[in-house]
Amino acid sequence: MEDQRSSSHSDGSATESSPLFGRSYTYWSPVEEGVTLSWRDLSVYVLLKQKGQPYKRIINNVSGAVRAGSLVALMGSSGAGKTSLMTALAYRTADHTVVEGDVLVNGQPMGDYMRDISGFMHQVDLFIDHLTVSEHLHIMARLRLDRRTTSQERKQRVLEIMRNLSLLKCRRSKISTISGGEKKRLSFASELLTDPPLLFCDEPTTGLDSYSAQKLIAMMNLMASSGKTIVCTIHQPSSQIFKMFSQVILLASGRLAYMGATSNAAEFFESLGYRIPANYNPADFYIRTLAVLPVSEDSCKQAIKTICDHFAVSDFAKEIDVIVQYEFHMARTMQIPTLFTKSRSFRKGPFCWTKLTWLTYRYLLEIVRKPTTHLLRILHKMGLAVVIALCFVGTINLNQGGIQATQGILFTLVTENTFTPMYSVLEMFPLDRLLFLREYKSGLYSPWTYYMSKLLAMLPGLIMDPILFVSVAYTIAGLRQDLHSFSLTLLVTIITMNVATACGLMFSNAFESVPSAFSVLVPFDYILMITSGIFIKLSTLPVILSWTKYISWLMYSMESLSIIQWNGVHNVVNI
Ligand SMILES: Nc1ncnc2c1ncn2[C@@H]1O[C@H](COP(=O)(O)OP(=O)(O)OP(=O)(O)O)[C@@H](O)[C@H]1O
Repeated sequence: MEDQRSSSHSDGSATESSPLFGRSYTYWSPVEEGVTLSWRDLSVYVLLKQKGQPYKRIINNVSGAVRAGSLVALMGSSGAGKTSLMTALAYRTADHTVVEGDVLVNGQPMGDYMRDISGFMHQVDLFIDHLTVSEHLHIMARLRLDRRTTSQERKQRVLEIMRNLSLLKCRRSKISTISGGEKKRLSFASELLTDPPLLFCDEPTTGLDSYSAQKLIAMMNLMASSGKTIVCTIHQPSSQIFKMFSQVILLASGRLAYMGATSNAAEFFESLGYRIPANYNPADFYIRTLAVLPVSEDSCKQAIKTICDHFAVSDFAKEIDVIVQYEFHMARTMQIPTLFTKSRSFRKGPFCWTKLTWLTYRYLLEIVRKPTTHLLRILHKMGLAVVIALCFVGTINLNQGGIQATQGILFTLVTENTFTPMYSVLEMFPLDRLLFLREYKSGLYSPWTYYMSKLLAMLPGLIMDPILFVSVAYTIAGLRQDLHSFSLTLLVTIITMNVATACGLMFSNAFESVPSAFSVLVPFDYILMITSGIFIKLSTLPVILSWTKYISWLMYSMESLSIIQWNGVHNVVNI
């Protein structure tokens, strides 16, 4: 008979498998063998900027384990610490949060590799609404899947996921038009693209009707039965949904009130005198029992303490403790460095230029899909150019008045291609911020790739806009009518607009909100205006401020445009 404790791998190395899980401990392979997550003495603190209380503990010394193939409900009343525990287990802790304690993935200390082997479905769905369901998934597949995946495999994977999650019928619909349930499934689908063995879902049923919620959890149940480990925080599941979870973790005030098989929870609570009334939803009962009611805060806290203390010494806790002890024991005795080296090689992310291309495509689609905005902007631009230029008709002459008029229209060409684009991109990053941070933290792309793709997607507009404005204003106002001067003027204004937009993006990135960006940008604009050369002779600037002209592109642009218009002119009539 074959020895259950040993097997051999394709590389010929002998492996030792766990008597508890039948899993290898010398070859770390969560993708092939599923994930057992174990944690010991885990505490989560949030850093507070308060004197006397620099931090607050929100998860209090919790230990536990979740086996491969489990669908786990993480429950508790609001503020119990569900999200904090789940993000800590998922290696996606929020800013200003510190995690203390150990978390193991199949006996391996948790690390950056978690991004490769796990998916995280957020409670709030964030998408680029102008994309269709199919476009979103195809782009996500390009950004997420292994670079060795062939185009055929990628298409097949997207199709299969859309079919499994019933998204085929809305695949050509824009995300802005699909239902809440479809959005949830789309969010889930995005996480499933890489087929991760470990999934975290933060309140996946929130906002869904009972039928859609049941359908989604049933789908998760099916996936868990095929070996995935799925952990969900969940609020008020119906009895039918609750039954589908194989395991439940009940949290109260950051402590463990129960952890174990869903079917055994009633027995534990009954042993403490909390019997579920007939026809009562067990999930509601547990959450109610563990809630701190404002009318009886002290007695609720005392009851919660009693439940948590009893659980800590219960047989249910010991059952979990055996798994935790075993995992940590194996982690200590196995050759971690070898395991770690092997774990590194299982995924190769897309090349950065692939990401740049597909992100640029995504933002281009977003820009192109706003046709009214574009049409309105073009009409506005042309209208403005006509009105401004009409003011200068007949004034561009070789006399003193003509000098003033020429410099005036040049200043208009430069400022219109500076301030409008600079302010119009100011809210771009604050609007994109949440989606960017989420995708960046999940390792989808770097800030550099994001910034470059945004710029590249905006580039056609950044060229077309000045061409439209300058062509109309230049011609009507009657500036130098030769192709060479006209082309050079176009070139200078295109460069001006690109520099101004890049500067606006810099301010947009540097500040969290538009008002705070404004507070710095407005004084900066005055420096730009003063150093344009139209209000003051630049050589007369005080020494302490004379350097400012060198950071002012208005100065460079005005100088260039003036040279283009005045080059070769030696005399003007003094009238
Ligand atoms: N950045 C923070 N600063 C201060 N307190 C925080 C911070 N983040 C979380 N908390 C507190 O920690 C506790 C646990 O928060 P957490 O979001 O994990 O709870 P939850 O069980 O997921 O709640 P809910 O079900 O309402 O989403 C709450 O009391 C919350 O107010």
